[in-house]
Amino acid sequence: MHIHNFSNQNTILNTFISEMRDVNIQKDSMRFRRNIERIGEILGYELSKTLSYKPTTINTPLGVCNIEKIDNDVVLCSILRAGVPLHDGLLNYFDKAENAFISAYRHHKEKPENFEIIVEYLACPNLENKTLILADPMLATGQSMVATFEALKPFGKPKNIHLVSVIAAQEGINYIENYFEKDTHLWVATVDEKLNDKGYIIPGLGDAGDLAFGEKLQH
Ligand SMILES: O=P(O)(O)OC[C@H]1O[C@H](OP(=O)(O)OP(=O)(O)O)[C@H](O)[C@@H]1O
Ligand SMILES: O=c1cc[nH]c(=O)[nH]1
Ligand SMILES: [Mg+2]
Repeated sequence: MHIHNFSNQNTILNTFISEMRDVNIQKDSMRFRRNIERIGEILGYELSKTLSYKPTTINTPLGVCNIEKIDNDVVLCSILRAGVPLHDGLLNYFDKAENAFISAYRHHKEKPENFEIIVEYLACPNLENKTLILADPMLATGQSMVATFEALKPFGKPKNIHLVSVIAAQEGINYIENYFEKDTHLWVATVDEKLNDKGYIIPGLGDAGDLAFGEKLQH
C-alpha cells in the first residue's frame, strides 16, 4: 500500500487537526465539520497529483491554450455518518465525481470492547474500471473500511483505489494493508500511536460522528 502521511510536514493542515483534537474547540461542531471538510479538500488536492491526465484545448476570449485535465472516472464513497463532511470536501474539488454512500456503525455486544460492524445503507454506481475514493475521517481498527469495501464488491472492480482519512491508528493501517491490494493508496492527515481497549484512537479526538452530528443513542 502507498501510504501518504502528511503529519511530518509543517502546513496549515496541522492547524486544522489541532482544532479538531482540542477538547474546547471541538465543542463547536460547525468548526469541527468544516475542518474535516477542509482536510478533505487538501487531501483531495494531493491525491489529484496521482491521477491520469489528458491534453485538452481551451478557447479563451483571446486565444487558445492547451491544458492537461483529469482523465479518471472518479467515484466518491463515504462512510456514514462521520464521512459526510469529508465527502463534502472531496466533492468540492472533484465536482464531476459520481457518489456513493454506505453506512457502518459499531454494534456493541455485552462489553464496550466487543463490537461488530453493521453495514446497512448502500447506494452506489457502477465501480468497474473507475477510480474509487473511499473516505472516512477515522481509521481505528480498520474494520469499517474493510467491511464497507466488501459490501461494494458486487458493484464492480475499480481500476484504482484511494482511501482517505483524517486520523489513522497504526494498528488500523496494518490491518487494512493486509486486506487491500498493494497498489492501493492511503491518504491520511496524521497517524496516531495506538488504540485503547474500546477501539478508540489515542490520543485521537474522541468520537468523530458524535462531534460532527451529536451523540446517538445505542440500539
Ligand atoms: O476503523 P474502525 O475501528 O472501524 O473505526 C472507525 C469507524 O468509527 C467511526 O464511525 P462510528 O462507528 O463511530 O459511526 P458514526 O460515524 O455513525 O459515529 C468512524 O467514522 C469510522 O467509520
Ligand atoms: O477514535 C475513534 C475510533 C472510532 N471512531 C471514532 O470516531 N473515533
Ligand atoms: Mg461514531
